[in-house]
Amino acid sequence: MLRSQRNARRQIQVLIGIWSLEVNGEERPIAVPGSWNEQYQDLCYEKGPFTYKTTFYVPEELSQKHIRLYFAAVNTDCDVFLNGEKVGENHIGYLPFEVDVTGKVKPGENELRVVVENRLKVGGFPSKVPDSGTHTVGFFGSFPPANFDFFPYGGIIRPVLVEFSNHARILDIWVDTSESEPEKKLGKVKVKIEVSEEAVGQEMTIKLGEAEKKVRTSDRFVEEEFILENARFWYLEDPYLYPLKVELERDEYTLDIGIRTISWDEKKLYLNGKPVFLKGFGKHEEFPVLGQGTFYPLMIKDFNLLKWINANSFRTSHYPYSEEWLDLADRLGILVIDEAPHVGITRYHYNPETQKIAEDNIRRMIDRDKNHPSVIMWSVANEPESNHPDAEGFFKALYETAKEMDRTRPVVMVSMMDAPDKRTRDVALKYFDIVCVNRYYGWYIYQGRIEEGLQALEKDIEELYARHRKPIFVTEFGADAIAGIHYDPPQMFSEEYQAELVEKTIRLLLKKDYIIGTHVWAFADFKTPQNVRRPILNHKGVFTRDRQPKLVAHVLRRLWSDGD
Ligand SMILES: O=C(O)[C@H]1O[C@@H](Oc2ccc([N+](=O)[O-])cc2)[C@H](O)[C@@H](O)[C@@H]1O
Repeated sequence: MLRSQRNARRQIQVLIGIWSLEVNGEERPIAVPGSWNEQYQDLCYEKGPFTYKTTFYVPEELSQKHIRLYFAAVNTDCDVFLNGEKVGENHIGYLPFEVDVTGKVKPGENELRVVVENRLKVGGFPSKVPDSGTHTVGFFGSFPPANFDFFPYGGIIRPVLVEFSNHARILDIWVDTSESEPEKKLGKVKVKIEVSEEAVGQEMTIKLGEAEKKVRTSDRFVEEEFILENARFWYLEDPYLYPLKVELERDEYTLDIGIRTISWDEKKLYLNGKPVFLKGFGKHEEFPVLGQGTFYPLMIKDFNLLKWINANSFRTSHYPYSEEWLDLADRLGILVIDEAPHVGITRYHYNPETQKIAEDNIRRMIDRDKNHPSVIMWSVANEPESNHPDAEGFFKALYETAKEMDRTRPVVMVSMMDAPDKRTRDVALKYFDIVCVNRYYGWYIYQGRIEEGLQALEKDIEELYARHRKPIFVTEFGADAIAGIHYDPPQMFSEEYQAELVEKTIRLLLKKDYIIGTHVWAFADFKTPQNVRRPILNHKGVFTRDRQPKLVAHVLRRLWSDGD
């Protein structure tokens, strides 16, 4: 599926603004995109179902077009009604879905209603803490009982679009540059295009930069390859994008693509054949009042801060972010580890039905993000209960699902397991291309003892490498610091403690030649469910929730300025 695009052949209406929300039979205004939890205090902990309502207007000449509704994301379960008729439903947050409403849209006024429910589910998504507890002990007893460490926001969190195109149209585009040869500046760009039945037999033009190919479609798929001598590759220092434009007789679609290769061996990750070390963060897409609503100024600010601090990457923990994050990463030269909305997976997920849902989520994430040069890795889950015997088959299947979709990028699972204590032995990590682990030495264990924590970390990491013989990516480590709290000698929760722990951990890990990256948890403070560990926010941010630097931000900026 291609996302809706405004161009010379396609029109879109963007249904953002003030909708109405029906709560217990009463209507109130509600902003879309956004989460209801922060717009109304009395809805902070409500799960719905609530009915969102808006109207849109369609001129006569557009009403006969191919028309689809594109929901960039709704959290979480929803039913979609157009003029009173149910036209679609969706059951996972953070991923787009389309509803084909061709022939169902009236000239003039149309009413769109979306019934949204955001219920935590044991063994489902979003994951609820099981009554018997969970592998992530920290979440037991939290309110709301989310089996993860961020606030479970509900609502239409991303834009809703109505797209009008011709019936003979482009349905999907796949771009593969993995066989390019960067050292020879030889770009090999394979392009596969899917068109609708109505477009079969039409002439198609494919333009890549200055190059152009004309073909006649003989079935629904077209495959072509562009060979570019002296190609300008997509590098972090020069994230060059080529416009790829596909034209049919009465449809067109443009993608900005980057020519680059990703590879890996036993010790390193390579971008265009050169080793790359990942410096950056796990983060969240959330903000005061907005909840998890798409908010463009925040994206610009965050990219500006990533550049300021000399980071080169981030992980979309713990769900795919709004698509514009990836557009910006492509354009600005920031690498992205794209994570499925699979956080808080427990033994209650390990059954065929849930596995099928998870596989589908992974397919949908890869389908959405496959053409972004910035995306260099797929993460199938964060901190699942992967020391449980049933995790093995479940995650092996998720790995294979991702690989069937995309052989060009490494596929990983982020584990909190496989530490020296045998009870944490991970049964699934062995299937993945790169060993990704979250480690909190000097925080949850060895509290207040940075040096002892570092020794334990070193032993842990050496054992991990000896067992797996694969590159290791430390995807999380860090400490809470409440902005403005200072203490000498450094105490937990002071800015000094966070700065010292983060700096010493990075310096230690830099000495191991099989470590491919260190991502600090987290980019900025963020809101969590209520529990004794969290004074309203998780305070592990390097920046405050409103994006001001803590002491550690200045330390990282210097540490990361060496260009490696
Ligand atoms: O805790 C954190 O700050 C972060 O760490 C990770 O979750 C943990 C929770 C509890 C424990 N523990 O009790 O040992 C270890 C890890 C998560 O990936 C992340 O979402 C969370 O915000």
